[in-house]
Parts: sequence; structure tokens; C-alpha cells
Amino acid sequence: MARIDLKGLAHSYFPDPKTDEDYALRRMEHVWEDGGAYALLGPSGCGKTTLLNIISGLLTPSHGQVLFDGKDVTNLAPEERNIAQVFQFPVIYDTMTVYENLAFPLRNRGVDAKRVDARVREIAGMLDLTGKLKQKARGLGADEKQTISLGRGLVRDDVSAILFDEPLTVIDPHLKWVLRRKLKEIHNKLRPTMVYVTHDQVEALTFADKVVVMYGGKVVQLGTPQELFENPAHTFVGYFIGSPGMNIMDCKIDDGAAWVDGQRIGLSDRLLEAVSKQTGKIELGIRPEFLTLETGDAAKGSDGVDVNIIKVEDLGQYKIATTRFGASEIKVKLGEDEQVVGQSGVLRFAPEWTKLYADSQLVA
Ligand SMILES: Nc1ncnc2c1ncn2[C@@H]1O[C@H](COP(=O)(O)OP(=O)(O)OP(=O)(O)O)[C@@H](O)[C@H]1O
Repeated sequence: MARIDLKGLAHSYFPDPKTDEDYALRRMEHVWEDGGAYALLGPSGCGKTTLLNIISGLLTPSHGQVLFDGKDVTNLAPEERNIAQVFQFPVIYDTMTVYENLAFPLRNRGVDAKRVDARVREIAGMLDLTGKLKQKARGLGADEKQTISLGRGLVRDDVSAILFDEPLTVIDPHLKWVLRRKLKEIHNKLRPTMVYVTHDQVEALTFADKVVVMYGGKVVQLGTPQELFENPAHTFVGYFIGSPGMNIMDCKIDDGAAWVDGQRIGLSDRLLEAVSKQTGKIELGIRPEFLTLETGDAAKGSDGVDVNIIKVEDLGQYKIATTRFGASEIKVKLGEDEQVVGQSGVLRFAPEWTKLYADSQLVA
């Protein structure tokens, strides 16, 4: 498997791009480690497929290079890049058995029969296909066919990388959950370099060691699921990752604190110092998990932000309270046993988890 270097990569579908907006992929510089599991995550149109197609060789970038283990592959066709690909819809041979389908990528490269057999059985075992090896693919359902496609993508152990383009789209929700876990297990066991495109954060966060969050043709953050949760580098990451996402509000910095709709929110000295050097639009962000809502007697004399409580949703293992002050609507995650009394309360912001953003970028 290979390390992937993306050097000064950018792509425009226009012949003569002039502004940043003309680029589907804005200039990027990344090193993706050998054996890593990377998810490309972002909303429709953010450039995920464009980037994947450049890595696979379906598309030649307008600028920059793609290197596999230091070798420039930018101008090589997909079949010259030694990669495996799994697409949204099954790519299998209906007239072949499941075994023959799984064996195909190996036989095609002249791998000896003993090795083919061992590898097909190993992958079939991992994907729960062992009992179906002798069946013709024709009679199988869409889920099973796509599982075979995954198997065909995983069966070779000599590829530089395995590229997945939304591979679980056609799979039913329960099996999707199972296959996500299986892919993760397979990755832990075999350590191939995997690149996985998805617009589903749950899929990205379960599958990947590193998530590449894309927005408007740019990689706005590349980090572990924990880094994306704890320290979103961009307001989009805060908002897009998490359920519900980060609360983000316009704020002003004055008198040693942040002010949102006339209410004071304390900040650490480190953050105050860092924000004093910023000139852009300042926003304050905090995840619902890092807010405390006090109501009833507990709220009396409490030092925090006064809020109205709009609603409380009980989601089984936790509750989500929607609160409001001024123009800001703020969500708070509460424990399943936490009681909310009345329709007003006091919100406390944990200073260590209160973030500031200048023109959408994390400050400090
Ligand atoms: N062949 C093309 N010609 C012109 N513009 C294109 C082409 N393919 C994609 N684009 C544009 O490039 C941008 C990025 O598209 P891309 O398909 O890479 O995004 P995506 O994140 O994969 O979206 P989706 O999840 O909907 O597939 C979009 O604005 C899209 O309209």
C-alpha cells in the first residue's frame, strides 16, 4: 500500500479559470499516510468526487501532482495506478458465482490458484459471504451484490490504495451499520490505504482514522474524529460534525469578554490575547455538550446567560433543550435524568470549550 502526496493540487472544470469560485477544488497540499483510512466528508458539490477522481486517475488536475510512494502518477490512467475502486452501485458479473467474482481481480493478474483460494475465503469470511460462494450473483439482492463489490475491492493485497465512492448508498440501514463496522475491522487487520467518500458524518466518523472535511472546494480540516469534535478548525466543521452541531453566534469582544446579544460570556486570557490580533468577523462557538443549563432553584443567583427555554426533546439516552436569548437560539445537550423546571434558566459556558472564530477560522 502507498503513501499519497497531493502536491499543490487544484482543479477547475473551466478552460480559463479566473477567480477562486471557478475552481471545484482549491489549491491543497496534503500527505496521506500509508495504511491510513481517510474519509472525504462534505455536502453535495464540495469537491469530494473531483478529488477522488484525481486520485484514481479518472481526471487530470489543472494544477499540481499526485504521488504514490513518491512516484508521480498524475498523468497515469486508472489501470496504470494499481488501485482498487468500489463505486456506489455494484460492479460485478451476474453470470459468475460469488467465488468467481471475488477471485476475478486476482486471477486477472495471474495470482496462483492456492493464493486465490486463500484470499477469497479470507475476504468472504470477513464479509459473511462464505455460505454464498457457490451461488450465481444473478439471483442475489442489491445489498449482497454491493457486498461482493466491496469484497472485490478488498481482495488484492498489492494495490497502492482502495478508493470507495459512497459505497453504502444502496445498502439498507441495518446492513449499512454492519458493513461500516466490518470495513473498519478489515482496515485494522489488513491496513490498506483507504480513501472513502461520503456525505454522511456517522459513516465517516466510524470508518476513518482521519476525516478530511471539505467545504466549497477546500479542505477545511483534516483530523481525527476527536479533533473535529473537540477543536473544529472552521465554523463549517463545528456545524456539520455533531448531532446537533456546534452553536455558533455573532459576538463582539469588549471589556475582557465576549458579548452576545448584550450578555457577557467569559473567555480564557489566552483566547482574549489571540482574538485581539484578529480583524475579521468574530463568532463564538460552543458545542451543546459543553453547556450547562440551570433551572428552578439552581438557577437563582447563578452567574451565566439568562435564557428562555423553547423546548426539550427527550431522545432516550439524552435530551436536547432549545434555548433562546436575543436573536440566538442555542441547543444544550442534557443527561437523560436531568430535569428542566419552568421556561427560563441560566446557561453556563465552559470556558475551555468556548471557541472563537474570525472569518469562520478558529482563533488560536
Ligand atoms: N464534469 C463537470 N463539469 C463541470 N462542473 C463539474 C463537473 N463535475 C463536477 N462539477 C462541479 O464541481 C463542483 C464539485 O463537484 P463534485 O462532484 O466534486 O462534488 P461532490 O462533493 O462529490 O458532490 P456530490 O456529493 O453531489 O457528488 C460542483 O460545483 C459541481 O457542479
